[in-house]
Amino acid sequence: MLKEFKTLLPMVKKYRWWYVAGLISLIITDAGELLIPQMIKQATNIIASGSFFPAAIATPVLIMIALAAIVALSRFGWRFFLHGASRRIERDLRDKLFAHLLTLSPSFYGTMKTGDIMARATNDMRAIRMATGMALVAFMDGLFLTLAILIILFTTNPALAAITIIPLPLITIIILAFGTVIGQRFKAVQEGFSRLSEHVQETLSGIRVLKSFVRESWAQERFVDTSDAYMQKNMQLVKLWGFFFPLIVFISGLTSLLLMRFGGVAVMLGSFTPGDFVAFLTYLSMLQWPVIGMGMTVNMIQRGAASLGRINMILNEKPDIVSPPRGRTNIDHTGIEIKKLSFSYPDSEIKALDQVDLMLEEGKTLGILGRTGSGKSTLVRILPRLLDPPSGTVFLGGVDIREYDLETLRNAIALVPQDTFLFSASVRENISFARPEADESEIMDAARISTIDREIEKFPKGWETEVGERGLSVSGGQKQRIAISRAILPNPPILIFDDSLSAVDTETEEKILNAFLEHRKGKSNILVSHRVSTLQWADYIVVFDRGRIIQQGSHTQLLATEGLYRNIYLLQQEGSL
Ligand SMILES: Nc1ncnc2c1ncn2[C@@H]1O[C@H](COP(=O)(O)OP(=O)(O)OP(=O)(O)O)[C@@H](O)[C@H]1O
Repeated sequence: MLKEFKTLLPMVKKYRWWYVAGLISLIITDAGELLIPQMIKQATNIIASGSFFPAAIATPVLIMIALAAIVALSRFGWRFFLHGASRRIERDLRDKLFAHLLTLSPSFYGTMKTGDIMARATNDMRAIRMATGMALVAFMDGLFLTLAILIILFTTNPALAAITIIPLPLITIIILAFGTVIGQRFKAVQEGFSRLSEHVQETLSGIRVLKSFVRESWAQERFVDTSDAYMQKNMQLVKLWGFFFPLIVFISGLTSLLLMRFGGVAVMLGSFTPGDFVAFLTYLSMLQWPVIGMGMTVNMIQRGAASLGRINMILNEKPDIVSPPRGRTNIDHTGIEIKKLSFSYPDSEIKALDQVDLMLEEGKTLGILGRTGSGKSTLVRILPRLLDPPSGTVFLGGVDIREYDLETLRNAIALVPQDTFLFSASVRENISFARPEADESEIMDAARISTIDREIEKFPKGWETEVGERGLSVSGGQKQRIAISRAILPNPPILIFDDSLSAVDTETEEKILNAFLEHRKGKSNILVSHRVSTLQWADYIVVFDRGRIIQQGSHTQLLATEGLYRNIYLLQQEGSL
């Protein structure tokens, strides 16, 4: 369990002085609290002596007030420093997690749900904060106060101390027995919360589909089930903790009972002063908190370990696509060559690509046509290594793409994916995303090429209009054209459109492609499409079927040959009549 905390060691080290200051303040608080019963003892003895007058107890009372003031100050101190340290550790861990998430390959996001990641980044972080802050307070309090009180009790009256603390070992046994189960139940609670987050995230992402199929009641039922399961898991924890906590209070209360019986007799016999009795009772009741605190420490450490385990699972995840050590940072030319490339997705027996051979000379435009599921997207995702090809199959500038520094490779290849995504930012920021330093005219040019400039000017706040999740709902075609502008702006050596004009009418498509190819003169492009109208502009076209290239040639050559390209062309011609 404790090995999970290894992740936090560097952070704890970083904030060690916060901990030192916090622990010193905590010890001052505890010491002040320990002295107060001594003053109560003096006051009680004065009162019990029978010669009571207010001035006689002025000294212990004034000292008590001073001690209370010191305790209040030092209590502020430990709260400030220890909570400060745990909040900082939480922030650092969250930053580390986020930075790590950015390094992970797309395949990781294919297996782990966004809602689950969100839950780990928020809810689990809270449990870790408790383990690095309050747990330490409870533990130190427990250790210091218990030891100090035991020493005071034994020096005051060893026999009575030995009798009254009899129930305490029982508490240790209970804490140890419950600790692990609490950890397990807490892990189940956190997992339940992950399910809940996944559910909300997925429902909100698919809200339009849900509404169009009028399936709100289905979503609600599923949510109620998940929410109920989460509540049940919480209740299992509540029941256990609810039983554990009062049991400890009850057992530690037995110490006072034993004092009443044996201490009471000692007072009657005169071997124990009333002041000693009251102080003893106060110390015994003070002992309750550290003992409970120890129990809480176990609980918080168990919860923290369970949550850290869930965070460590992500932190231990290695990106499966990484830059080679000392990867090449210069690309001699941007010709692409693919040799006998076969590719299957993990856990899939289907060959998404099967023995593909292909050439794209620098400065040319390649068109790719194929039925759905024929491997087009797989091929274009392989080029910037969003998927990893086997070595010796894909070359850029005569060098295996796996030998390039990943940043160099990805800077050279811009991909406009099928499912376009806009960030919650202004249109201007979205377009200049890859080159935030781009000037006004470059942004305008990029938007003009994809024919979106005039439409942007008509948006409520023009170029400053916010789009993306929280912003203006733009049409599918507008979204695609903003995404195209974003890829055009840095003018990379190779630009790939993966069916990026599918939501645009053929007339607009023609305008965009004319301006685009004019702008891209001397650079390489790949146009993936289901539409022959898009591909006719390419210098060379390949036709995919079930992962293989079944036809290739220029638009005119392919039209003159019997085959899929011509068939699709004829069908699309008919469709447009
Ligand atoms: N992440 C994935 N995991 C497993 N199999 C996948 C994954 N993505 C695609 N495939 C499979 O790989 C094959 C090729 O898919 P790909 O997306 O490359 O086709 P495509 O030609 O781009 O299709 P479309 O025109 O519909 O976009 C298909 O059989 C598909 O089911």
